[in-house]
Amino acid sequence: MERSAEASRRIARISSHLQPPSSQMEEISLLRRSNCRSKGGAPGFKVAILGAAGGIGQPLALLMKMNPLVSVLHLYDVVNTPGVTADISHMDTGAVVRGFLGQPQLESALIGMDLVIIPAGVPRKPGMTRDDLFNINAGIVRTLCEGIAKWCPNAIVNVISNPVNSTVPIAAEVFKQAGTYDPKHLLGVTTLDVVRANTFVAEVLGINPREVSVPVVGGHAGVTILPLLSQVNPPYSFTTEEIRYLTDRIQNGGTEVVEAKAGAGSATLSMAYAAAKFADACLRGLRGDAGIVECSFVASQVTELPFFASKVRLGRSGAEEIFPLGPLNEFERAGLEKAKKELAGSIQKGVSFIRK
Ligand SMILES: NC(=O)C1=CN([C@@H]2O[C@H](COP(=O)(O)OP(=O)(O)OC[C@H]3O[C@@H](n4cnc5c(N)ncnc54)[C@H](O)[C@@H]3O)[C@@H](O)[C@H]2O)C=CC1
Ligand SMILES: O=C([O-])CC(=O)C(=O)O
Repeated sequence: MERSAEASRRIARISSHLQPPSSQMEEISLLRRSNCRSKGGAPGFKVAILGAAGGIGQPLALLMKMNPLVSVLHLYDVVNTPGVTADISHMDTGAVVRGFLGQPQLESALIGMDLVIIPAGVPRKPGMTRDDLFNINAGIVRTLCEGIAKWCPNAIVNVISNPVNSTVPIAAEVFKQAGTYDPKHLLGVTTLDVVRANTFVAEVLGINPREVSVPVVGGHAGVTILPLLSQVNPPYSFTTEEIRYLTDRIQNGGTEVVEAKAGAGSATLSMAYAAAKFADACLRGLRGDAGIVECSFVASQVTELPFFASKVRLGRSGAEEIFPLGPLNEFERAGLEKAKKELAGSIQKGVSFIRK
């Protein structure tokens, strides 16, 4: 008890930077830092990762520290951020890294952020669906979004925590209640589905995955993950057998990893890669780069559902344009009907969680 109170005081004193291992070290490092000539404040964007000490959070922090568009990187979690922050902060790239531990430091973690990425929450174990995570992760996402609404209401928000099909509607409802909702700022991260689709399609075709782009629409769970193989760029044709194999593998890519990890969690490394890719696209959009298009689960009028993943053009104000689905073949039209049925329930579950 005594020790944890002292630890909290120490963390509070140095909340603007990382936590050294002992109080003596702290004095020395603060003294040394006070002599540093660094002014900080290089041009670039301020990015916070909430859940930064987790399986996704740590490699994502590493990748964001390597991103030249990032000037300040805030790492927030309810455990272990001092160590992760100390570690990442030694990388000789431009971003200044600061760690924040626990709810009392959420405000400092969020103030001034341009982009907030949320991988906080529990992952699946074998035999579970993403929806089985709802009971724990819904509350986590709600609390973090309440903080975003208060302390960085204009930030772009990337939601990774599952079930994405429900956590994005939860975030939207929290922002609506706070009066800060801007649908263009709220993006569910479905990039891993696209990354997997590119990889598996390239494997079947015997080409480099970097040379193919597969749109994946719908949502981020089972049948709601709908790859549009008829719209692969550049165009390729597939046999019926290939289409069935690829659709099944893309829809169950997450489960493939969960089973291979056998109780040790779900995709973390490929997810961090995908999240970093998506965050980079958001930052390039914020910078004003033209023609940035990614798939994302957003508020949408592409179907009759209030949220849907499809191709989105990212710009200075976030998701600036949402593209229609384009022509679908019969197999994809049938898949779309299945996806919409499941998505409707997951969206409603998220909305009801906040409105109840
Ligand atoms: N959107 C997508 O494509 C994917 C989503 N996910 C989801 O991402 C989430 C995280 O996965 P992992 O990193 O593997 O889990 P993990 O358990 O390794 O890490 C989660 C981190 O969240 C932290 N956390 C818990 N409550 C928190 C709170 N209230 N505030 C801040 N941090 C909190 C934990 O302390 C932990 O460090 C899971 O829900 C998982 O299902 C995973 C892979 C792909
Ligand atoms: O499958 C899971 O639970 C994690 C996830 O969302 C994915 O890997 O696509």
